[in-house]
Amino acid sequence: MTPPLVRLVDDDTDLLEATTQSLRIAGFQPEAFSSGAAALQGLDADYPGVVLSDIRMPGMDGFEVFRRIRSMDAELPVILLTGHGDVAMAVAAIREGAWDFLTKPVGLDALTAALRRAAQARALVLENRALRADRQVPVVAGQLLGDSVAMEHLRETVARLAEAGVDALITGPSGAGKTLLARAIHREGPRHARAFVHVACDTLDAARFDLDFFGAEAGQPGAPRHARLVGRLEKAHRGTLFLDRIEALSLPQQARILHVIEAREVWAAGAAAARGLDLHVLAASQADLGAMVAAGAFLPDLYYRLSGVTLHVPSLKERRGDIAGLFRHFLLSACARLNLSVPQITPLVQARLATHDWPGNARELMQFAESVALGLPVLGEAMGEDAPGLAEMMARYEAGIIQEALRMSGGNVTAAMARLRLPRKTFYDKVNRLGIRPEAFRKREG
Ligand SMILES: Nc1ncnc2c1ncn2[C@@H]1O[C@H](COP(=O)(O)OP(=O)(O)OP(=O)(O)O)[C@@H](O)[C@H]1O
Repeated sequence: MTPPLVRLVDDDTDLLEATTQSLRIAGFQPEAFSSGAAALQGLDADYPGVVLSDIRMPGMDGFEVFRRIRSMDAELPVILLTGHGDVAMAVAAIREGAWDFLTKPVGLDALTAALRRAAQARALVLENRALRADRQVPVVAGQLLGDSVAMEHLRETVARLAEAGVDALITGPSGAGKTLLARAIHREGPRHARAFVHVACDTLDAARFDLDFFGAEAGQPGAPRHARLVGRLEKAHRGTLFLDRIEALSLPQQARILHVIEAREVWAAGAAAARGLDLHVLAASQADLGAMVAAGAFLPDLYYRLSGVTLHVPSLKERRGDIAGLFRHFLLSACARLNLSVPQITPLVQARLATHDWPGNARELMQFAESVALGLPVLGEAMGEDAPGLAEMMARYEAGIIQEALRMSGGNVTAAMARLRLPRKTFYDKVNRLGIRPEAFRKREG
């Protein structure tokens, strides 16, 4: 990915130089300007970056820089740097639409975190505009999106696991992204050019299990008369075998699979010699396999063989912070695929996003995004049978908005209060009542 552009504006040239260097090291492309007028030159509504400006400067101050940028492109993020005396001015700027403000001296972690969030938002705005202008722009496919701590951790693990080629078990509820995770592990590892064989264990035909997995020589029962029937294991040779919904295998089937995994050898039915198999085995389960082992429904040896490395994909309800971003991604993908222009997000859609628990997880969210793309009515959905009462809906909606503000400000309470235009006491009353912990939004930097 190209490093995000940051236009830096500060009349203190020493500070400007120091910040430029630090940002370059932190993976940004800084462009330094010692005055507002100079920074505005060449800046247009297509600028693929963000602006970081000091407030107090001779001539044009940061506030004015922000205003001029806003009149050119209200969606270009401007972050203001303030001294202690200028906080009131910065708060006023946020009310007028500035992206964020940071009080000097700013730690590098806080600065890069704020810039990264703003750059991501900017990229999304430009992607969205490009989609509207030219519906052919491809939307990133197959990527594990979401900036919750859980997703960040999973992305890091994918890279390590892909490299190591260790077998793993992926757990999590339906539609949470287990298959996507397995594909990502395959794609990022050395086997990416080989097959990824997806076996939906809940749809296997018990009677044809052996043929299906182990294949058959020509002329044998079940095999075509003149050709060998290639089993799935052989197809997965040197690639990845993904056993999806492994909890659906019967005990005898589990025993067969265990044997293959342990021996990494396959016996084509009737073949004289065993052939060595090179397989990376990944399995996914919605059920608690440990509990199934305890109940005698799952072979302990297979469980221990697979669960040495276990990755858990939490439900969307447990990572609500991912909902808005995933929804935007699904909406853009649906619009590109269906050749539709991107619709405005109505308050009703926002209410649904903020209040629904998404038991079908990412899959359900994707279907919802598709209906929004198609302009289907949302009201029925928002008021569906599972909808809570009005008071609860309002509380969840309120919580969703406060959480979004905290997420945008990286847990900076003052900035979140300014964005929401709430006095401190009201903000804290609400946060306490709704059980929100602002510190949970202060992300670790990596
Ligand atoms: N983090 C994510 N980023 C982008 N797309 C996602 C993400 N998580 C899930 N999806 C998409 O949501 C859909 C459902 O995900 P997936 O099929 O991986 O779920 P699953 O956990 O394997 O479900 P099941 O257990 O029902 O098979 C897929 O189209 C997938 O691409």
